[in-house]
Amino acid sequence: MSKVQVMEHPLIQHKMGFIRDKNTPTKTFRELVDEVGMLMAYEVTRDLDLEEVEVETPIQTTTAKRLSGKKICLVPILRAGLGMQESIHKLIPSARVGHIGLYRDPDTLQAIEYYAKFPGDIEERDIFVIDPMLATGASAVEAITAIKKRGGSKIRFICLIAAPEGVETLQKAHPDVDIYIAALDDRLDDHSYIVPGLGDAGDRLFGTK
Ligand SMILES: O=P(O)(O)OC[C@H]1O[C@H](OP(=O)(O)OP(=O)(O)O)[C@H](O)[C@@H]1O
Ligand SMILES: O=c1cc[nH]c(=O)[nH]1
Ligand SMILES: [Mg+2]
Repeated sequence: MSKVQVMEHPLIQHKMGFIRDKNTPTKTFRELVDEVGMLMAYEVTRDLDLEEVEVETPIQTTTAKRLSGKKICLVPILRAGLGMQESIHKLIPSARVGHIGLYRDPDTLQAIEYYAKFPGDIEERDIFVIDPMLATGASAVEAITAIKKRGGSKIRFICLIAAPEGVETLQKAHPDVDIYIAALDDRLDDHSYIVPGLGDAGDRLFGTK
């Protein structure tokens, strides 16, 4: 069964309070989601391999460490995943980026795919799937299934807020995918929104609604 890691770091938890607040304006919401994305990336990449390299400082030659050429692919789930992707990409600038567009049908709650584009060598890469919300889990399951169909296999899922129902569904469908979250919430409401949650992440990021 996959690992579920809730990030308890005080900076993340502090920012999550403002992200949840319905009075936080769109600009600030976007900045905070971006910042938490970066803080989460720090933790998600903790186990990346390093190799030793020789470096000449202005004083003498020394041994330093460098990421050992690990190939990474970020896959934000459109739209809301874009809100966390940029800051993670800043930390890992050599990563390639795939995109999958999904929307949740409000009646059936099924995830409907409307776009997909991945790097050709996705099967060689460590893949970070990014979406702020894991509610029923349908979107995450669909996105990861689409990636696996193209040969992707080493996959992690990063989100801000998860409902227990979504975690269970994702773990059942993809037991090999570790899940990193900033907060595990209580439940889903009658419309399958996360409670207490933050509302609709896409609408709050992009000022739609
Ligand atoms: O776990 P689920 O029940 O599938 O719900 C989660 C999905 O819902 C939201 O996307 P939405 O459909 O609102 O699309 P958007 O990002 O374009 O707003 C969110 O960003 C997830 O992708
Ligand atoms: O609470 C939720 C559930 C799905 N999508 C969102 O943006 N928020
Ligand atoms: Mg939305």
